[in-house]
Amino acid sequence: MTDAHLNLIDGNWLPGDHLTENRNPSDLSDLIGHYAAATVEDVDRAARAAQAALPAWQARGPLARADLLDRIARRIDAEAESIGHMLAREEGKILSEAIAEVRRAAQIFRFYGGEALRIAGDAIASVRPGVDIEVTREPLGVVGLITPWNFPAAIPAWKVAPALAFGNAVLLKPADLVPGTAHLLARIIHEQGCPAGIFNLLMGPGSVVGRALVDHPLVSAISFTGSVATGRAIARGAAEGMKKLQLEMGGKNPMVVLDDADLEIAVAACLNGAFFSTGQRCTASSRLIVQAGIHDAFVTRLAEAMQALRVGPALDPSSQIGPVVSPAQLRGNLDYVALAAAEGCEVVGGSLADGPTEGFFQRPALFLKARNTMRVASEEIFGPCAAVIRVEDFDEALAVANDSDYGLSAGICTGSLRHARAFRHRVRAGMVMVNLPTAGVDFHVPFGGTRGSSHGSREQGRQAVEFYTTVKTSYSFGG
Ligand SMILES: NC(=O)C1=CN([C@@H]2O[C@H](COP(=O)(O)OP(=O)(O)OC[C@H]3O[C@@H](n4cnc5c(N)ncnc54)[C@H](OP(=O)(O)O)[C@@H]3O)[C@@H](O)[C@H]2O)C=CC1
Ligand SMILES: O=C(O)CCC(=O)C(=O)O
Repeated sequence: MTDAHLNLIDGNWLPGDHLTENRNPSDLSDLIGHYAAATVEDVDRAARAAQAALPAWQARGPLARADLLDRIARRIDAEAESIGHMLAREEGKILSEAIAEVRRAAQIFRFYGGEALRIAGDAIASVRPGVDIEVTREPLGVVGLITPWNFPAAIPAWKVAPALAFGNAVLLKPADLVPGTAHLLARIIHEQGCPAGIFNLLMGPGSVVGRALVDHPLVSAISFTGSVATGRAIARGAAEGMKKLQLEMGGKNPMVVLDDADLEIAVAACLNGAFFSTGQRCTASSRLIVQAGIHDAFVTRLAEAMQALRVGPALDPSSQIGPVVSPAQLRGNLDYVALAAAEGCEVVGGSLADGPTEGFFQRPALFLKARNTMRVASEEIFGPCAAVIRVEDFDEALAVANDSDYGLSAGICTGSLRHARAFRHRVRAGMVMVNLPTAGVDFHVPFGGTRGSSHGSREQGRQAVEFYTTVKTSYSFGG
């Protein structure tokens, strides 16, 4: 097959055992390419190559790693339009968002290039005379990175960049729905001089390739983003192998709108947070918790703005909402729309939308008159759907916001400093937004949540060093 895109193992492009088709969810007649699925033996070959390459890589020191990450960042920036085109084509994110995501990936590599030079330790006085103590950070070794389909550039970047910055070797398994963007990033990382074996791309199904990463004895840590069910399965496997583990999973993120909110700001924040990127963000505002006094005006304005959103192909510059990523995800979304009506909600939108091409187009949906106990208000849908829950006051809003199995992002729209402050302190979430959408985070600060949303130490920002290094305590006696 002439257009086969291969796995990168020990610096060589290798074919795996079969090819999978990558198709455009905006236009099913558009075959993007064929991508090689790695085998369990490929994972083993990559893990051994990674382990063998580590000593030379670590001996090169932080400046070489910083320079490499900086070159990668510059190349990603230079190719942002074409990589963004691939991302929009395979994932369905509209082109402007896709290019912005690729630029964010470049910023992440640049940021961790700087962090490579800032790895710090501690010198601590010993309780014993004549003894010195140093606490230093060391790489983990070979790390397995398993990424989802909804951020095909940014999430691989925010795992790969700190892993390399802090001296590890990487086995990256991207989601099977979006191998194209990962393949372009892998080519850049390889061409910019990452040593053979230090960065390996292993495409293919999670049930085979992802699982083999988790099971491999040379892999010392796993960082995963995806569903709770897969996260739990990985946690069991990682515990068996005593691996360090970081899981970023779902959300059912509350956005509270109080009576004293600026209506324009609240509608804009909820429109963005709930529906942009087709709602396929773990930080999406999927529960809109609205105080009684502003409820009707807010719902009217938000429904108008939602219905005016143009749903269409990701590469059409007039589209504001791209397609759903896959038929399985679309079926799930439509089932939740039907469930919302069955649970007693008044449903606005949510039906299939016509497009100029055959794709997975769905109108965004509001589930009005929802209660927090309904399944549509408590289960992650991961589509362009938001439940609206009416509450009487701030205390009820906070209680509803906190009544969830998840705790990733939480927002409040209010003009009251007192309520904003109380919410920031009392909401149970890893990220809090005041008068901002719950989704759309900065690239240089920690990302993650509490309860069912996250497990292990934080991703992104300076805190990523916690996961990608281990601590060594050295005692020395000078006599
Ligand atoms: N928190 C988030 O950001 C995300 C949450 N989700 C949630 O998950 C739902 C389903 O999406 P889906 O893509 O199936 O998510 P998964 O959790 O199945 O996939 C995430 C990643 O894990 C891999 N994987 C799957 N099974 C295993 C396994 N047994 N061992 C190791 N790795 C594995 C996948 O590979 P492969 O692609 O080959 O299956 C993919 O790379 C969505 O509807 C949404 O609710 C989805 C994506 C992101
Ligand atoms: O909201 C964002 O910017 C990031 C969201 C995210 O990482 C996710 O949905 O997986």
